[in-house]
Amino acid sequence: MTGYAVHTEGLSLSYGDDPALTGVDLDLAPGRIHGLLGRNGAGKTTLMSVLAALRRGTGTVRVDGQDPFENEAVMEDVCLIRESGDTLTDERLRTNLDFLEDARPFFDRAYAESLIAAFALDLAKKPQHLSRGQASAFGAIVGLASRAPLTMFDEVHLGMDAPSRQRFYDELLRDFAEHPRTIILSSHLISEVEHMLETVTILHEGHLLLSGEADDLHSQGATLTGPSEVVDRHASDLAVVGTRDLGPTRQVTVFGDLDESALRRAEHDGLQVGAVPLQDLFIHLTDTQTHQEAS
Ligand SMILES: Nc1ncnc2c1ncn2[C@@H]1O[C@H](COP(=O)(O)OP(=O)(O)OP(=O)(O)O)[C@@H](O)[C@H]1O
Repeated sequence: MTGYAVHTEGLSLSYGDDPALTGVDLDLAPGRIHGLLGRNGAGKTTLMSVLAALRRGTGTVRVDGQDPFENEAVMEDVCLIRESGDTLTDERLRTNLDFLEDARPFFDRAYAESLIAAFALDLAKKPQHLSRGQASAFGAIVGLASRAPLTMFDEVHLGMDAPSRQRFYDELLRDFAEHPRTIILSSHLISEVEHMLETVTILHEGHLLLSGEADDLHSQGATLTGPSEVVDRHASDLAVVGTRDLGPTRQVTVFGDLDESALRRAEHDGLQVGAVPLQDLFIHLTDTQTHQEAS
């Protein structure tokens, strides 16, 4: 099992008169970990709800080549875990696992129970009686152990403390390596998740801003660090999107179609050329877009 491909074409969805998604054309390859990023209200949850057939938009939606809406065969293989955990809140965890064993073809109960022990949860408790972080952890466990060919985690880590989040990320990578499937991960904690993401999709105000390989996105930005006057000389022809000074040392963040030879010349003159964190690129891209719309 390598997971399901996702394809949308002209996908739009409005809540009343308010558009949440507008003409989204998206292709996500099977068997990879995709990051879905966007500011508050960008449309991430709405998009994942459509892929999970919880909502229906207009346009084309294909999961594994099929329309997921009212399609039971696809729906049992698509798992969306939201912050709420998406579990039976008034049934004990043990009963939740019974239900999942019936409902999810690839569910691994032994794995779920080992994770429940690792997260120190009590099988006899009901999700509604768990703390916020424990309920999130149980949602994450359900998402992992379901091993659904399309698994979506929508801010599932909210509420989990830092060690629990780290455990979730480690477990996701470990289990994904053994059981490849399509994962869509939506998170505002970009610096925590960026090492896991193979592709990045950014939604902005319901529109697709970009979607592509994480490495390609990274190569669009760089930092130059060194003595102020040398940095300024090299940055003068580049699009500078941020500047930090520490005494005589300056660091600028440049972004755009970077000229490789210009970066090599900067290195030759003793400047350090570094990678830009995905979070900085994300802030720059969504800021630029907002300013372009305003002007
Ligand atoms: N049930 C709803 N009824 C009306 N409007 C909604 C509903 N759910 C979402 N919206 C609106 O649709 C837009 C997209 O919301 P959505 O929840 O998909 O964004 P998001 O990217 O997941 O945001 P966040 O990062 O804040 O969770 C927002 O403007 C939101 O106000």
